[in-house]
Amino acid sequence: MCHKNTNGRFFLENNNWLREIKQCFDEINEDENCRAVIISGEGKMFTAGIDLSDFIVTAQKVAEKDDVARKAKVFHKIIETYQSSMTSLELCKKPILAAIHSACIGGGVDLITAADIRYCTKDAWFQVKEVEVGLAADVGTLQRLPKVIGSDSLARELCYTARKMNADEALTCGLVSRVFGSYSELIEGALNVAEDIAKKSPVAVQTTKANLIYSRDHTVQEGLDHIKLWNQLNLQSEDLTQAAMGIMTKDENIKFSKL
Ligand SMILES: CCC/C=C/C=C/C(=O)SCCNC(=O)CCNC(=O)[C@H](O)C(C)(C)COP(=O)(O)OP(=O)(O)OC[C@H]1O[C@@H](n2cnc3c(N)ncnc32)[C@H](O)[C@@H]1OP(=O)(O)O
Repeated sequence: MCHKNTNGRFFLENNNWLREIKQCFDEINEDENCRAVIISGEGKMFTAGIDLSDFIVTAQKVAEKDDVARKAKVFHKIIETYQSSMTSLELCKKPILAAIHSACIGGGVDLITAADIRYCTKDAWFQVKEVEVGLAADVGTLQRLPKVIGSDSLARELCYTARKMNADEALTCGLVSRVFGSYSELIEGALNVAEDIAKKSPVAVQTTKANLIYSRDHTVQEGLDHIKLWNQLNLQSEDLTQAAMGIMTKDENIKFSKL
C-alpha cells in the first residue's frame, strides 16, 4: 500500500509499487504545501525493478484464459496502468528529484527517466535489464532514456545488451547530474536542492517544468508559442512583482504564496 507518514513521506513497500506510484504523485500534485519531491530507496538498493515472482503469477493467470484477445486485454490494462504510473511523474507539477543508491534496475530506470533531476551515490549502478528478462521495456525507458542522455547510440547499446552502467558513466553521459560519496550525502544534497527550489516562486517553477516537458516533445516554434500562452497569464501574477522587488531590494527571504 502507498501510505504517508507524519513527515509527509510516502512509502511504497510491496510489489504493487508500479501501480501505487501514480496514487502518490496524483496526491502530491494536489498538495499545495509541496513544492518539490525527492524519490529515494530505503535499504540495500534503490530498486530491483519489477517483482519477478509477482509477474510470473500474473502471466500464469493470463495463460489460463483460452483466447488470445482476452489474454491481450489483460496485459493491455497492466501495461497501461504501469505506463500511467511512470507518466504521473511528468504530469506532477512539482519538480521531482530521484536520489539513487546502489542498484537501479529495469522498472527503476523507467521511473527515474521520468523524474526531473537525477543524483546518485558513487556505488550506484543502472541496468535496463528487460531484454535479459525476455521483455522489451514498455513503460518509458525506450521513449525517455535516449532524450535524457542525448545519445541514441548509447541508449540502444544499454537497452540491447542490458549491461550495467556505473555512476561515473551515468554522470558522463548525463543520466545523473551529480554523484555523492554516500547515501547520507546524497539525501542531504537532494534536500538542499529541493529546499532551494521550494524557495522560488511556485508559479515560475511549475510553469518551467510544464514547458520543459512540452518543449522536449515539440518543435522550437511550438514550444515558444506554448510558453507565450502560459506567460500571458503568469506575467500578471503577484509572484513576478514580489520576486523583482526582492532582487531590487536585495531581500533574499521573499515568501511566495502556496499554489
Ligand atoms: C508490464 C511490465 C512493466 C514493467 C517492467 C519492468 C521490468 C523490470 O523491472 S526487468 C528487471 C527485473 N529485475 C531483475 O531482473 C533483478 C533481478 N535481481 C538481481 O539482479 C539481483 O537479485 C539484485 C542485483 C537485485 C540483488 O542481488 P544480490 O546478490 O544482492 O541479492 P540476491 O541474492 O540476488 O537477491 C536477494 C533475494 O531477492 C530476490 N530478488 C531479487 N530481485 C528480484 C526481483 N526483481 N523480483 C523478485 N525477487 C527478486 C532474489 O531472488 C533473492 O531471493 P531469495 O533467493 O529468496 O533470497
